[in-house]
Amino acid sequence: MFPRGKADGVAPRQRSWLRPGEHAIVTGGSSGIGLATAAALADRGAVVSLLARGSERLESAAAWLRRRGAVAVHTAVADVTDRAQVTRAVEGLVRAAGPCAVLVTSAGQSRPGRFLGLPDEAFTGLVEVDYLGTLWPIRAVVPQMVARGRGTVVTISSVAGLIGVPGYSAYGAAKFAVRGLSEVLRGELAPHRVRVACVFPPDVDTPQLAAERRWRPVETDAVSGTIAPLRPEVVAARILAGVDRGRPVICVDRIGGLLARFGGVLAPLLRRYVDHRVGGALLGAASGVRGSRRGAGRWRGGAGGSGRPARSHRARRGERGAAGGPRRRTRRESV
Ligand SMILES: NC(=O)C1=CN([C@@H]2O[C@H](COP(=O)(O)OP(=O)(O)OC[C@H]3O[C@@H](n4cnc5c(N)ncnc54)[C@H](OP(=O)(O)O)[C@@H]3O)[C@@H](O)[C@H]2O)C=CC1
Ligand SMILES: CCCCCCCCCCCCCCCC(=O)[C@@H](N)CO
Repeated sequence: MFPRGKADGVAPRQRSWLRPGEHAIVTGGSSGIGLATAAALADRGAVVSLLARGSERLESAAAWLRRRGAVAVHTAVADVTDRAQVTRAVEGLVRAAGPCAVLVTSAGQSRPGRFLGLPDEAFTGLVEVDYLGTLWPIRAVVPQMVARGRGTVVTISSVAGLIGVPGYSAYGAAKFAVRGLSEVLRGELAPHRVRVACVFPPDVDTPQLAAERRWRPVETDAVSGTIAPLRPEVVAARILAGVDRGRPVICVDRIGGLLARFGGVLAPLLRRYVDHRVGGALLGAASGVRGSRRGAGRWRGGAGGSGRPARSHRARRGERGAAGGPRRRTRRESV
């Protein structure tokens, strides 16, 4: 999708996107991937600004960065869903620390759940925080970046923004939007020498991951459980390495890399994989309660152990929509 090489729109390899003393703003910088990325930027001599809602977490994050040797750390309290607040906060940070050379938009939230179990507010809320909460900070810094002919914007999508992961209808759609915005902006801003990169992490061991566990349906775990959660420091190091290489798409693990490059071609295979994992998970959950053997035949398919139900079974499942396993689960929905 984004082949390497200059001719394909990948910027030349360079480290100079961040010079010591330059100003990097990190939304969601008080925790998780944002804080780890702020630390990595500070290690390279950047003046870092953290932006988030909670002032206490912001201050303790800033204190931690200072203790580990950051040259200068600024903080701003703002809700990224509020355009006016974000603009004011960014203006204040720029007055204090200079023009923004690097923006990392890591503020975000997730709310997994089955589509029918999710409240409407999950959909509107995640578009606000994950999509608009990415857009507003970008809108606040890009005019100055374009005017200066210099700047780097790093957005955080997710592997759930590359492929449809069951359980992430609200979250995944917002993360797909982040990816779409990033791809359009890359092309538009490249002539102004403003670089845009979008990051696609799998599960990362952060407070957000811990918080979403209580909502995650079994089938989401079954699909994403393939990949062990990464540490935020690892993600941060790979983000910087990706920007060093001028990558517009930054994957932090092998599977993400595979999906970003060949997701389109692999789509039929992926759907089979997803159906297999979802089927297995729902069956597991059902047999735990009912010990259903009939279900086993239906979801596991016939001989061959391909994990794919035989054609007649698939046809029957198709007829009945998401019947069988899924329907039996409704009363025990976790959302
Ligand atoms: N952890 C994971 O498994 C993965 C995470 N991601 C994405 O990475 C990004 C960072 O996630 P992660 O580090 O795990 O999350 P954390 O929960 O660790 O940190 C989230 C940060 O965002 C801030 N934040 C949340 N809502 C708002 C808001 N409305 N306005 C301003 N700041 C806000 C939080 O501070 P406060 O609450 O005080 O505002 C906090 O600083 C998110 O976009 C997430 O979707 C992508 C793939 C995997
Ligand atoms: C042939 C190739 C095999 C394909 C395997 C597919 C594996 C898909 C993994 C999906 C992981 C989704 C993680 C979302 C993380 C996230 O954003 C949330 N944790 C945020 O809180």
